[in-house]
Amino acid sequence: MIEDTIAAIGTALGQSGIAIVRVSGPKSLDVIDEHLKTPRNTSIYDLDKNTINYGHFYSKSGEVIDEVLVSVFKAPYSYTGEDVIEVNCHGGQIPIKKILTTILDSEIRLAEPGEFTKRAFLNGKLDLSQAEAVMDLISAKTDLSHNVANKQAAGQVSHEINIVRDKLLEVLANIEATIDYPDEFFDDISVDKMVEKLQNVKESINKLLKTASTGKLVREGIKTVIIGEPNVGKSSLLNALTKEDRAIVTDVPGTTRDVLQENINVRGVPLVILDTAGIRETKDKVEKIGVERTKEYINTSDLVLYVLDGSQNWTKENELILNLIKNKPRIVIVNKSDLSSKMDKKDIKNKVDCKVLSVSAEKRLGIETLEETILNLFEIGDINDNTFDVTISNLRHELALKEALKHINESINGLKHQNPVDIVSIDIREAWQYLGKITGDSLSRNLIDEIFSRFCLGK
Ligand SMILES: Nc1nc2c(c(=O)[nH]1)N(C=O)[C@@H](CNc1ccc(C(=O)N[C@@H](CCC(=O)O)C(=O)O)cc1)CN2
Ligand SMILES: Nc1nc2c(ncn2[C@@H]2O[C@H](COP(=O)(O)OP(=O)(O)OP(=O)(O)O)[C@@H](O)[C@H]2O)c(=O)[nH]1
Ligand SMILES: [Mg+2]
Repeated sequence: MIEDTIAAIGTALGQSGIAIVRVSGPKSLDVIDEHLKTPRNTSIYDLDKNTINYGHFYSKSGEVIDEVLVSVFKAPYSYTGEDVIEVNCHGGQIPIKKILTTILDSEIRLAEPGEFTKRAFLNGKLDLSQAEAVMDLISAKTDLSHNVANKQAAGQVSHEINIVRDKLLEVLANIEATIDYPDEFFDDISVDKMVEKLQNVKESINKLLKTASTGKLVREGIKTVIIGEPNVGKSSLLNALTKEDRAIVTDVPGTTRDVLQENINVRGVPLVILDTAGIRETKDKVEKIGVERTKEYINTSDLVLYVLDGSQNWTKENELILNLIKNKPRIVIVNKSDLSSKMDKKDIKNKVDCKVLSVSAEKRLGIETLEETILNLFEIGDINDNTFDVTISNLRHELALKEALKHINESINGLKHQNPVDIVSIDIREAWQYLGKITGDSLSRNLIDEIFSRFCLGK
C-alpha cells in the first residue's frame, strides 16, 4: 500500500475554460474537506463516490480562491485505485496555482511525472503496456497514431502477449511432467508436440514483430530533414508540405538560420519535419553553426529530402551533398519545376540511386506524389486501420519480443537435438520472462520507475 498522497495540475497551463488539480492517496479526502464548502455544508466524507459536487475552495486564511466543482472517487474505484479528488476550477494560471499550493501545504507532495499512472499500474488498474499507451494517447498527432495507442490502451497488446505467455507455460508444464514421470511422457511424440507449440509461439511473435517498424513510425513520426543549398526552396517545400506559411521564405540566400521543426500528417502517418539552413561553405558565423547543425540532423533523421533548384545548373557541391547522405533513406527533389529547367531529371537519375521527383514548392505542384513516395519508401503506402489489429509501436516492446524469439529458437533447436528437457526449459522460461517485460509482469522496480519518469507532469 502506498502511504503518501500526491497532487498535481492535470491540465495544460495557460488560459482555458477550466483547469483540474488532481489529488491521489489516503489524505485526499482530508485535505479537500478542509478547504471545500458546499452550499449545504456537506462533509466530503458524506458525498457519494463517483460524483461531482459544486462548492467554493477556500485558502488557509479563509478567503475564497475559486468557485469549483469537485469530483470524488473512493478507493479502489478510481483511476489510480486510491482515493482521488479532482478540483475543477476556472482556467488560467492563478486559481489553479493557488489551489495546488493550498493543497501541497498539508502533508501532500507534488506528484512526479507519470506518478498517477504509475500508481494505477502498481494498484493493478493497468498493465505496463496500457500505461505506456496512455502516454502515447497524449502525444498522438494523427488519427492513425491515436488509433494504435487506443488499441494498446484497451489492452490489445497485453492480450496477445498473455496468450503467447500462456502457451509457453503449457510447454513448461509438459516439461515438468516429463521430468517427474520420465517413462510415461518422455517419448518422441511429446517432444514433437512441444516443438509444434513452440513453432506456433514463434509465428505469433514474428507476426507481432512484423508490425513494429511501421508501428514505431506511426507512434514517433518519420524524422525528416530538408536539406540543400541556399535559396533552392527548402523553406518553401516545408510550407507546401504543412500547407501553411510557417517558414520564412525570401530570395536572399541564407534566410533560414535556425532549424525549424513542424509536425505534419501524411495520410495518418506523422512526419516530424525539419527545415534547415542551406549547406554551403560560409564565413558568416551564425550561418556556419546552422550548417554544422544540419549535418547533425542528417545523422539522426529517418529520411532526408534533398532539394535542388531545377532552374540552376548541376554543380560539384551537389555531388558533395549527395555523398553526405548516401547511407540515408533519401529523396532528391528538383524544385522550381514551374521555371525553365536546366537540370534534366533523367540526367540526375543517372547520378543518384534514389527517387528523383520534380516539384514546384511555390505553385504546390508534385506535393502529393512526394507524400506518396515517402510512404512507399517506408512501405506504408496503403495502411488502413483493419490491417493493424495489434501493432507493436514501442521500441521497448520490440526489443523484448526479439529477445524472447531468440530464446524460443534456442529451445526449438535444443528439443530437436534431444538436449535434456530441463536445459531446454531454461530458454522457455527466459522467453516467458522477456514477454512479461512488455506487460510489466517481470520488470524490476528501477526499470518501472525509469519508464514512468518519462511521462508528463500530472499524468
Ligand atoms: N477528469 C479526468 N478526466 C480523465 C481522466 C482522469 O483521471 N480525470 N483520465 C485519466 O487518465 C481519463 C479517463 N480514465 C479513467 C479511468 C478510470 C477511472 C475510474 O475512476 N475508474 C474506476 C471506476 C470505474 C467505474 O465507475 O466503473 C475503476 O476503475 O475502478 C477514471 C478515469 C481521461 N479523462
Ligand atoms: N519559381 C519558383 N520559385 C521558388 C519555388 N520555391 C521557392 N522559390 C523561391 O526561391 C527563393 C528561395 O526560397 P526559400 O524557400 O526561402 O529557399 P531556402 O532553400 O529555404 O533558402 P535558405 O533558407 O536561404 O537556405 C524564394 O524567392 C522563393 O519564392 C518554386 O517552386 N518556383
Ligand atoms: Mg530557408
